[in-house]
Amino acid sequence: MGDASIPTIDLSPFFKGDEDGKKKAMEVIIKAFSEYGFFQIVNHGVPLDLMKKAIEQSKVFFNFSDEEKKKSSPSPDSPLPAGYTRQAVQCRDNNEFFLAFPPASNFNIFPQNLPRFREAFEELFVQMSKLGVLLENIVNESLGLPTNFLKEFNDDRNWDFMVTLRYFPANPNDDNGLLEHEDANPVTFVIQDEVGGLQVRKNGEWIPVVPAEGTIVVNLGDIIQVMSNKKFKSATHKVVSAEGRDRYSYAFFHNLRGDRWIEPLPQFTTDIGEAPKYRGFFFKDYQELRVQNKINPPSRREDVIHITHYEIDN
Ligand SMILES: O=C(O)CCC(=O)C(=O)O
Ligand SMILES: [Fe+2]
Repeated sequence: MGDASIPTIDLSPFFKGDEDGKKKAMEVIIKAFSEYGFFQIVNHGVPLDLMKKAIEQSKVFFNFSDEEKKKSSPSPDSPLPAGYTRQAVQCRDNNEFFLAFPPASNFNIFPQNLPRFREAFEELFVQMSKLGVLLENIVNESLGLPTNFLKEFNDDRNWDFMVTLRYFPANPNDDNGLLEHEDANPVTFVIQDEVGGLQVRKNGEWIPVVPAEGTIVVNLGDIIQVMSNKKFKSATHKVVSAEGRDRYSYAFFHNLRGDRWIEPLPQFTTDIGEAPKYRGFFFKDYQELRVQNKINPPSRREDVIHITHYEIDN
């Protein structure tokens, strides 16, 4: 497979304190972060049984009637639509999803009659949240930032959220499950079922992320690309729907408080004599623009807001 696949990283050295193993893993991680922002992890500490149970429960939930699912519709004052959403007709993405913030959040709306779905979702959330802190620390170290710099900058876990999605089968005219995009938040994890369909752009080509039981996909988002002044890349990815089959997945977004000011760090600009490639912005303003993209998709693809909105032409 060589270049036509994304690397799989064994995280066990990070749990065992195996310095030599860590060093080797870091070399692969830094290369992946610098080139396209994507890889898979194994031995990550999230139990396989839990991953399987969460996918099973997601199937149970999405196979409920529309009427039943709509009982978990989001409240209008939720910052992101916590609960069940079917993509708007004008949106080209062929999926439905259920979103929740951390288990204690008042915004969460779980279905009343499905305690096992909630249980699996919340257990997985806790595990993914721990993994988010570990991966952020790995990003911190890979960028050569002072110890705990990102952890202190991003110290509020209440903004993290997780989504479970069902992608409908492709139809004869359209196999788009989720249009190509970059995530805004610092780090994302994806657990996909055996159907596959997730693809990442690497050197201008779409590379399928082949499902392998127990692996978790990791990708970087725009925040890290901006703060590192493009040293690390926000991964461009999409989901292609399968023929004749539904696809189920979970995506966990290790996120950031909305009131954080984002700009290229001095370590990657003034300290090394490089011009900043982005102007600064509040994270919440960028998130709001992205939500508007989803609710009222611009008719022209080029009008969709990406991180390029904040780019400085040097
Ligand atoms: O479902 C997947 O595999 C990916 C989901 C994703 O990229 C997203 O929700 O941002
Ligand atoms: Fe994504």
